[in-house]
Amino acid sequence: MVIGAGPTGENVADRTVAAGLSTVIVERELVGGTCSFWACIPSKALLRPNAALAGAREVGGAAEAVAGRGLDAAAVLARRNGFVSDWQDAGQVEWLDSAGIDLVRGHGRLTGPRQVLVGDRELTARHAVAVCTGTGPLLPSLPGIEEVRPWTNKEATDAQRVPERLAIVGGGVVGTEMAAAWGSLGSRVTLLMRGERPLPRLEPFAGDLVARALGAAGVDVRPRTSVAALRREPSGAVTLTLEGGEELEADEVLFATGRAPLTGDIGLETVGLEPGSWLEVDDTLLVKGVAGEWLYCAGDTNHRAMLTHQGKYQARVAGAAIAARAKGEPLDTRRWGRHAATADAAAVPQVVFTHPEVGAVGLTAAEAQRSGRRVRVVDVGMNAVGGAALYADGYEGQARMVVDLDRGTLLGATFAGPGVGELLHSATIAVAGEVPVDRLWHAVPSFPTLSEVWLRLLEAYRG
Ligand SMILES: Cc1cc2nc3c(=O)[nH]c(=O)nc-3n(C[C@H](O)[C@H](O)[C@H](O)COP(=O)(O)OP(=O)(O)OC[C@H]3O[C@@H](n4cnc5c(N)ncnc54)[C@H](O)[C@@H]3O)c2cc1C
Ligand SMILES: NC(=O)c1ccc[n+]([C@@H]2O[C@H](COP(=O)([O-])OP(=O)(O)OC[C@H]3O[C@@H](n4cnc5c(N)ncnc54)[C@H](O)[C@@H]3O)[C@@H](O)[C@H]2O)c1
Repeated sequence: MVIGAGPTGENVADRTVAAGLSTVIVERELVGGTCSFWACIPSKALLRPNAALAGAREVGGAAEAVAGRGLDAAAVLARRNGFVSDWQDAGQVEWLDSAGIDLVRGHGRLTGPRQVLVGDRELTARHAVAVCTGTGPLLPSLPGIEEVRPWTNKEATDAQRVPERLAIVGGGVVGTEMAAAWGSLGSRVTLLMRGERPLPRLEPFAGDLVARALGAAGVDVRPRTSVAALRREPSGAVTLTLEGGEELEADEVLFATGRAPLTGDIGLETVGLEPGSWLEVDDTLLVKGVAGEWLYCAGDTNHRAMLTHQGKYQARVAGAAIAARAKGEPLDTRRWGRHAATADAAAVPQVVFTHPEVGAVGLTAAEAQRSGRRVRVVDVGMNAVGGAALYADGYEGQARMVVDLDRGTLLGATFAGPGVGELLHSATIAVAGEVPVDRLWHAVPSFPTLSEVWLRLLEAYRG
């Protein structure tokens, strides 16, 4: 039994059904989850048109053809509406049917071991329950925040109108991507962040490059800025009082200040767990502290790596583990084994879909150094790559690899620049495959692609 039909829950169900177990999925809102309707898909649909247009502006010949033209905001919003099927989940329900997964609509709540209550239906799982309930927005407790009814990821991805002025609080991935998206659609965006730069979890050069590009595109990027209070004016505008006293007026304010697990009302107390907590799991995705090997948690709710592809990876591992335990088969829980989500700790990839993009996998230089390993950090400018000049006039970007000197393998890599998102998987393979740097020399990138940045990195490493 799976609670929550986001991408993670859908994939747990898909794997257990494929293994021959009967599976029920419980969903209280839309099948497809936050990702499909109020996160990844609509946000990427809002961002892609700008990347396409900005890409054309950077190539002589194409630039002249689009000179002086901006995006057609109404068309972008309409295309976004199409990607979310106007917030209808019939297509996803059809997929559940075709896969042989039973759907129960409603709010699922544990009532004891293997017991889930949905409305007045008490369901009993034969083998396992997987909690895949995802997260909701985490808002700071600031004076006036409720009264202003701020945008969260929901409004930032489903709004049908472009606000004239949009203030965004939080310089993480949501805040940064939404600044790029709504700025490109015509909002005057102010991006407020407490730290030095956006994207603080990534390599500093990535956040700096994106901040410069946002600034050049007209976004007012304000580092080291915190909000102290908010109020909604009779005119409908929102006034933000910043720490230090300055006031900032906007038509809407988006809080992109992180996520909280949706575990407050799922009956965790009935199985000895703390309501509202992130669920700690082992590498087979079994929840720690619950006896009997029946409660699993995959996706955002276990806080291992809050990304759709990583939730789906965990789902594949959890589904295989559930099926193996149900059949009494042995599990392969060794590092990189079939029943161990090893990549969660070693090789989590992420693409930030701003223009320029950022692609990162594994450890940053700072994280690797903090881990106590002997590492070498290698940096090259993307402009050292012939293909970059062909890709965009005046191409700006940077790449970094972090090498484990004792093992001779990569711990992490980061690329920042237009079009680098599709380059990331090569690095993910190198990190997850623990490919020796000496062997990477024999993985020859095609000329003249952006991937030739690998050659420049390896040359810089060998000297
Ligand atoms: C604006 C934004 C953009 C993002 N962009 C990307 C991106 O480009 N790439 C990426 O990899 N990640 C992205 N993410 C992160 C991504 O959305 C999450 O990692 C992903 O949604 C997690 O999937 P999930 O299945 O664990 O949870 P969710 O997608 O949140 O799904 C959980 C489901 O459980 C349901 N549910 C909750 N409680 C119950 C209950 N008690 N009973 C029944 N059903 C319940 C919910 O209604 C929901 O449908 C983005 C996040 C945001 C906010
Ligand atoms: N392209 C992608 O892969 C993508 C896109 C969007 C979101 N996501 C994922 O979704 C998750 C949520 O993203 P997010 O950006 O909401 O969370 P986040 O935790 O990445 O960023 C939140 C930011 O808000 C800041 N913050 C917190 N409280 C604040 C306050 N009171 N005032 C000002 N700043 C404050 C934090 O310091 C942090 O930098 C992340 O795990 C992210 O990786 C992924």
